[in-house]
Amino acid sequence: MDYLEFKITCKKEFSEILIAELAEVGFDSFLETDAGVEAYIQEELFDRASYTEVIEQYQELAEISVEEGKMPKVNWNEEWEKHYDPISIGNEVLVRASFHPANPEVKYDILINPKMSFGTGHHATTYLMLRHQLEIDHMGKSMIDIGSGTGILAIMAHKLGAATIEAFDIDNWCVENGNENFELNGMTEVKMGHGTILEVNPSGPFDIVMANINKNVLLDEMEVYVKLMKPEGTLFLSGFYEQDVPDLQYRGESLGLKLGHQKSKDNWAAIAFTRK
Ligand SMILES: C[S@@+](CC[C@H](N)C(=O)[O-])C[C@H]1O[C@@H](n2cnc3c(N)ncnc32)[C@H](O)[C@@H]1O
Repeated sequence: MDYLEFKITCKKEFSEILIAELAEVGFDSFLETDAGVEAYIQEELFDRASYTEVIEQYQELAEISVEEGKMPKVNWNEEWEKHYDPISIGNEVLVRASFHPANPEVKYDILINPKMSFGTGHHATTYLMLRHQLEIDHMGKSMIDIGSGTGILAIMAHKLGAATIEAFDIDNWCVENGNENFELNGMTEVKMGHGTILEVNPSGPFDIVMANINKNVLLDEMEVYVKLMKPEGTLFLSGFYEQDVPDLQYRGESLGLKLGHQKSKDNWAAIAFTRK
């Protein structure tokens, strides 16, 4: 699968919003750089009209300039050694690549070799979902990670003692990378699936349902997620801004859910739902 690469130079404060807008039009991998954002999209998913609409909307305000290219064959480890620092979540979690040294003091050591996949803990939404996970009991529970990216949330569930874990993503790169990351973290019994929730058709029900995708996909698919929740289960959602929480809350309530704990970082939100 070939990827197109867009090296976007912009004012620093616009990086996050451009990532969110480009994710809505099919871009699936991003690297925040000192100059702005590097954004990647599968060649066959690229729609120039919707991409141009996003760029034009922010061009003047964000002082955008773009250098387009095709994804060269790169050594991802080398790339990530340049750009990817380990991330700590409190004193408990360290998310690192295998080329970073381990810290024996840390309770949960998560190994992620991210390649092209989203989910290293650097993005606020991943960070917030991990924070939610640290606050709930996973021991012996069942968990599903919808739109797994690197597989980081499924790996966190495994480290926290979840007994059964399902994970899947629509992107082949993520599936390949997620399975590598599962092996790195000793999760040999879990294989990442490929497709949307309707294609994968997980059987469930699950104690913990997690989806960090984007507002539109979540609104479309939430009804299916709710069917996968055990009566006492919890649904965690992220991939949207704080100002979008009321829309998700409204949809959740129409499906018999009540909004629970909410976390925010850099204007992004991650929310928890239980049944009313
Ligand atoms: C924001 S990333 C989250 C990755 C990871 N779960 C995390 O928390 O860091 C969203 C992921 O969802 C995948 N995705 C997008 N739409 C999807 C859909 N309808 N079903 C499943 N996965 C989807 C993307 O390929 C991407 O890997």
